[in-house]
Amino acid sequence: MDIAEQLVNGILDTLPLQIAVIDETSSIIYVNQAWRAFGLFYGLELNTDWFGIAYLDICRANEDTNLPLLINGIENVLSGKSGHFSMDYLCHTPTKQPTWLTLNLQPMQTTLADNKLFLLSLTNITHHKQVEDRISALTHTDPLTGLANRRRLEQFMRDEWSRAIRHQSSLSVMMIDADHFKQLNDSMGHAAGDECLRKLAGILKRYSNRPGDMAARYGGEEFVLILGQTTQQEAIKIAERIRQKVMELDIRFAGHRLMTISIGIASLGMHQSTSHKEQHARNQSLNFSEDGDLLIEQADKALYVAKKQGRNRVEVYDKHHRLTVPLTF
Ligand SMILES: Nc1nc2c(ncn2[C@@H]2O[C@H](COP(=O)(O)OP(=O)(O)OP(=O)(O)O)[C@@H](O)[C@H]2O)c(=O)[nH]1
Repeated sequence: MDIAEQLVNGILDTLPLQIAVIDETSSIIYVNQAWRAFGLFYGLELNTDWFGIAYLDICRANEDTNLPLLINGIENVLSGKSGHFSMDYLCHTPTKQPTWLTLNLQPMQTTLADNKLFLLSLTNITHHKQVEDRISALTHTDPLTGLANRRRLEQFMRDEWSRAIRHQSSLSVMMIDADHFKQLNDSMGHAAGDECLRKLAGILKRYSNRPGDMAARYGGEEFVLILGQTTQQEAIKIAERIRQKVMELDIRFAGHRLMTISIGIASLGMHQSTSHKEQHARNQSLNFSEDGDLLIEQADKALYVAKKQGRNRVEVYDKHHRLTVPLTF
């Protein structure tokens, strides 16, 4: 080995990047030290003979990499259909925390062999993904209460709405607003007001545990609870329990007034007289479209009614309210 060769080998083995060179049949003809080291996590020896092993076979044998997108991407580069392939994927080694890798594959500029050669590299991007996840969590979380913020809620609502339509399942939305909160702030101070909002959020969190549920801060002292696969009747029971729990906090302000909440409910598939299927057919024919915001608007109207009718109560959006209460927005 001459000095230049030793130097190149030294560089390749020092790089933290996992590097392999493969031919047109995906057979491995070279791996660097980082590649060998990663093999350790799969129980492979450092001196495993990688030469001649087909990389595509490795990919197909592992459920993390047996992905049509990844396999096709590699095949397209090897067959010359595309000049480059790159993809991020999550890798679960048996002994290590889940690791995010970026796979890069491209033809090499070399005259070393008769065969075409390809440079394959795997870069560990777990740290970047974790930072991305943290940023994403921050942009979707209300800092005061830790609940989802309005942006996250709207996204979730659209998903749950279309899921409910697709599966013909029920879906309920609650709009929750603290009563006389201005007065509470004025008498207890803004910091104490914040603490009350956190306590209220804590209660809402306890009632939104299932995957189709979400508690969110809609703004100010207003919260929304989305309850997947929950009928109007079930939602009313839950709302009543939440209302009771808030009273049990026994937060008093302005001398004697108990902190309470008002709740408006709107549900998809709300009429008991018709079958589930009929309800959904009607919901769709009413041109509710894909817009789950409608349910939030209806819950808000029901909340308005609850406020009008004296607060500390649960009201449901239905025809009755539309007929009897003049709503002005
Ligand atoms: N402490 C605190 N107060 C807030 C926050 N966001 C909004 N508020 C207060 O909540 C109060 C809401 O007042 P209003 O909209 O008049 O409603 P209300 O006094 O609760 O009256 P009703 O809803 O009709 O029962 C305002 O005084 C806001 O300043 C917050 O993050 N922290």
